[in-house]
Amino acid sequence: MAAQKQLPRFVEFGKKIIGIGRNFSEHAVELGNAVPTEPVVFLKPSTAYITWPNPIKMPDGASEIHHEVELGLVIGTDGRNIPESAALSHIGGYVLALDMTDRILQMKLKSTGLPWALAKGFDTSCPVSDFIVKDKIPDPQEVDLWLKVNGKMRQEGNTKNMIFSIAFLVSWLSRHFTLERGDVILTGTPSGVGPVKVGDVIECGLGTVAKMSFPVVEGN
Ligand SMILES: O=C(O)/C=C/C(=O)CC(=O)C(=O)O
Ligand SMILES: [Mg+2]
Repeated sequence: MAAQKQLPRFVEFGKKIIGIGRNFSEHAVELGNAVPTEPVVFLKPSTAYITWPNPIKMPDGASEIHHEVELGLVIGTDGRNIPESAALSHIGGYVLALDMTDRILQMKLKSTGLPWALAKGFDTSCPVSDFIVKDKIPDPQEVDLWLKVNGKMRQEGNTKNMIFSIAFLVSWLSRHFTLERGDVILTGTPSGVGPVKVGDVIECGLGTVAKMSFPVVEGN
């Protein structure tokens, strides 16, 4: 466990933020997409990270940003071509994460077949909790996800309903690029995503293991 305990400052040396999209079928369908047969992958820059008490800043010109609550995997040990059987041993711990998304911009980009980077990567688009040691989540495939806006429940799901399992995702991603200690993999959001506006407060959690809260403010 000593190696995992060196990770709490991973945000400062965090490397890639790897997003998995459409990993819950009800969410894929709510946005009018087919259920994927292979993982859908995007990257966010590390400048997207924020931690409490910093606010989520509405990007300039954005008309609709959406909340997406997700389980984040923190890679503890570098790996390339990781077999599925060894995948969980490369996870050093977890974070509760928000994959904030400029949905209107994403829809525009999608309609012309362009990548989602600008819609997913704005500053403050990846609020994360404190690092969660691995022991606190004995089965990452059995974790409740929930999210409220201004006290009203918007998203409720469980990681058991993922289309692609966590072990599969770590293994599959590592066949495409090296996973490095400090990388965070956002594993996808359950249904119920929706817009937030300036003045709203987002509260979310991983069952009772982790909870966080972020206000939404004007950008700059
Ligand atoms: O395909 C879309 O319209 C949108 C997909 C996402 O934003 C995917 C995710 O980030 C997710 O499922 O968590
Ligand atoms: Mg997402």
